[in-house]
Amino acid sequence: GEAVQGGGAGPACGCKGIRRCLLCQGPAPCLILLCPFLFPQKQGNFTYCPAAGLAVGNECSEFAGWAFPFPGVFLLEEFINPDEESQMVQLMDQDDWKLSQSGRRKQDYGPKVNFKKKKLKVDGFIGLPSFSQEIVQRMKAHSALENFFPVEQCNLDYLPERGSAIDPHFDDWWLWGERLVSLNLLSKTVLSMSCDSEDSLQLFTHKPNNSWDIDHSSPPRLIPYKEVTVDILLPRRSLIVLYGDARYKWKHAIYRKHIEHRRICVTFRELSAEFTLGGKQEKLGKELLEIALTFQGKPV
Ligand SMILES: O=C(O)CCC(=O)C(=O)O
Ligand SMILES: [Fe+2]
Repeated sequence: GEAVQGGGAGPACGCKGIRRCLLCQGPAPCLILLCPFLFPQKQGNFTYCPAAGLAVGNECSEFAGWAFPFPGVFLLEEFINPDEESQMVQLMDQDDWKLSQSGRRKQDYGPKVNFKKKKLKVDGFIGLPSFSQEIVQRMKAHSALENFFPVEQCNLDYLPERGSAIDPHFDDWWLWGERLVSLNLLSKTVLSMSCDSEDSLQLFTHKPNNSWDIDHSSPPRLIPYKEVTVDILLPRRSLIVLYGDARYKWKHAIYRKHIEHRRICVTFRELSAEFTLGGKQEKLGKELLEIALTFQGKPV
């Protein structure tokens, strides 16, 4: 998945460029902790409501009573049980974790990719790990994951002591297809969605005590996209699929403040159209899939 790591400020740190973790940055100056007015932590002002598919204005914010449709998220709670979770984590911990950016560690099962040069290498990749076979099979029972054939698995390990986080970003769309599927293990967290667009977003009023439905009869309110952050609450052992607008229009991030305990995210990615039926690189895509789905893998 990610670009090749290395460098960093010391042996225990995988950061480079502008990325920072608590190891290379040191503790935050008290001023920042004591002065939220001078240094506001970007606070989500909307929360995603899975039942309604809406982003709903937080009660404590100026957007209370307002909502807007937030398509492209599919969330399943208790996708795996506690025994399966501890077994998976135990197996992951038998392999090495590599230091990555922003205080994360990672294990990657997939082709080596240079996203800037749009080049990939198949050698070294021997498949997704065997413990994922059953999980991937289970995904297919849901219509949102029909014909989902993952060709990459990336495990990311977040710890509060390291200040682990991931900055707002889009996942690559040259190699990776529409659906990003992630399992959230060991602790709950928040996936923070933001959008840099200069456009305006239409908010609608909604009636929380009645139904979650938006009320199209009263006039909408327009606000800049840039002022909006949508929090998607991810329970422990839940599975989330990002597609459509949530994949291509909104960036996703995990902020440091939302890592309260050790957390592991397991992301599965499928191939883009270029690497599937009728695409320019269909042959290479087929080769990758055949390797991935042997489920005999070790981290690359
Ligand atoms: O940790 C997460 O939930 C997000 C990970 C992610 O966005 C990525 O690996 O691209
Ligand atoms: Fe991502």
